[in-house]
Amino acid sequence: MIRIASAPHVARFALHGARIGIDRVDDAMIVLLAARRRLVAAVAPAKRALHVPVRDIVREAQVHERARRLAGRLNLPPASADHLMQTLVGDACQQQANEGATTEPERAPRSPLRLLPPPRYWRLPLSLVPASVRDAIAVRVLSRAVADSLDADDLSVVAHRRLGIEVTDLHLRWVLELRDGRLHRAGEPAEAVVHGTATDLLLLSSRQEDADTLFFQRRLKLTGDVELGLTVRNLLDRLPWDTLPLAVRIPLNRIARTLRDARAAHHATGAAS
Ligand SMILES: O=C(O)C(=O)C[C@]1(C(=O)O)C=C[C@@H](O)C=C1
Repeated sequence: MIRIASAPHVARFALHGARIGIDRVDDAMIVLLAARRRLVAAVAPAKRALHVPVRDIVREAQVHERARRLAGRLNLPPASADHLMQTLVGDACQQQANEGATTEPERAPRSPLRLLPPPRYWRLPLSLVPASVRDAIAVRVLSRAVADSLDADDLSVVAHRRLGIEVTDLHLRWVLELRDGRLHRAGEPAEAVVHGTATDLLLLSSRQEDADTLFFQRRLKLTGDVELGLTVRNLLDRLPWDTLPLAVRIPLNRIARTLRDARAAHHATGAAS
């Protein structure tokens, strides 16, 4: 009788005690998160100086692997360790994106690049170029980049699928289809569309930003068939930049970098591009 009567009492006591302990552990985790964020704050400027993208997939794989190994030694479910690390790495990426946004304008006001018109001002001159010429050039350049960089096996997954590219600030949109290992202009509608500004698409093509980061920061968006979109995203990430000829790589790199710096300068002067 006594035991039954006292059980809820004991359970309440145990629950209360455990919750005090959980609160302490949670406090410690927040303190550790603050420490992790301070280290991430040191990583961001180093990466900017080295011109390497925010996201480093290889490093992330190592971070997950270490966490999984430690979880295994402590008899924790590997999925729980994975979830925790995903949250922490996601937070670190967001932090670096925010820091980039707040520190860039501080450096930018003195840049003469603010005088360079943002891409949206090129809309008018571009609209004067006949659409057939614009399209032929775009398809040729993209086809060359894709064919030079990816092999037939890689490309077979998107063969005969209609993929759209929309350059949002230039109001340009192409729908492309891969046939016989080459891109061709396809009739609308696209099954999946990648949307981004001229600057972000060029940063992606010149590998100064990786697809993952751009999608994560919502600077690139995918609409339409999700599965096809994810396949395209994976292909974009695997585009081996070093197989492109130097004659393409160097100017592409310079243009993308100039546009990125000009955008930072425009943001600093309040004229976003
Ligand atoms: O090590 C880095 O480069 C970081 O930016 C930190 C971190 C992480 O949170 O561990 C975040 C993003 C990168 O993709 C890789 C790792």
